[in-house]
Amino acid sequence: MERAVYRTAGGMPVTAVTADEMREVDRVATEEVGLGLLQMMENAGRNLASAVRATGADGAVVLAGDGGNGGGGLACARHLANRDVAVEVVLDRPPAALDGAAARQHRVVDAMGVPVREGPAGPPETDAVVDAVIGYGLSGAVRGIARDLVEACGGTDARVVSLDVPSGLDATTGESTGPVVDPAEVITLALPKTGLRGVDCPVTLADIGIPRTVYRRLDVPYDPPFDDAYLVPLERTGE
Ligand SMILES: NC(=O)C1=CN([C@@H]2O[C@H](COP(=O)(O)OP(=O)(O)OC[C@H]3O[C@@H](n4cnc5c(N)ncnc54)[C@H](O)[C@@H]3O)[C@@H](O)[C@H]2O)[C@@H](O)CC1
Ligand SMILES: [K+]
Repeated sequence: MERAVYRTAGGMPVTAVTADEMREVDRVATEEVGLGLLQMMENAGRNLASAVRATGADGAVVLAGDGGNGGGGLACARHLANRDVAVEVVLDRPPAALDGAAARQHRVVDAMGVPVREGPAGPPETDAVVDAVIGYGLSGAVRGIARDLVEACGGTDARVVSLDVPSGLDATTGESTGPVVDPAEVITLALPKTGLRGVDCPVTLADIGIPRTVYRRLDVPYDPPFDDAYLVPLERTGE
């Protein structure tokens, strides 16, 4: 199977992976190689914040869920606030209901005084919206307050930047059975997801520090595409 559907500006092919393959990459990285989830999430949040700042935004609203995607969004909120971007976080649940890494990230932004509230939100009035509601962990049509957050992205004039995949999009198939975010840019982590194939906006690859041995162990073709950068724009190859 010809797997690469992307290449870098320098012409290097970049393999696209399904949600299950990316889950395996995460599992091997953490369980076999010893990379911490919070380490990867820190890189995700930092690089996402860097992409948001590159748009010149003075203000940002981060829409976040409770999984790894939301945790990356909350880490991004911290990096933005550290650089005096006016940040607000809107969650798909009460802050006290967050769990795991997302709860850990929330504790820090809360201590910093970053405003955090539960949605639903109207269309955010700000410069940039970070869509970190759901990533490759989507199951079925987006429900509940997460659905309100996804729909709010459709009514805003702000530049919407999605983390990993647009929330509501199946990361493997690119299909959606409910509302889906239509972003201005996707910052996808480690490798592009096969479901991004039909997404009609620029896709940028962010380095989260996964070493080559992880891909080798899984037989995923991989040449490190980052060189001196942590964010690399991808071009579609047209298969
Ligand atoms: N190594 C990596 O690849 C890393 C991945 N990270 C991020 O973590 C994501 C994967 O994390 P998870 O596996 O926790 O999954 P996600 O964060 O993608 O999704 C899980 C969350 O979505 C909610 N959800 C799922 N389907 C829903 C629906 N239909 N309606 C409403 N809510 C729904 C779940 O309740 C849960 O809160 C990736 O997409 C990526 O963005 C980062 O945290 C950094 C590390
Ligand atoms: K997302």
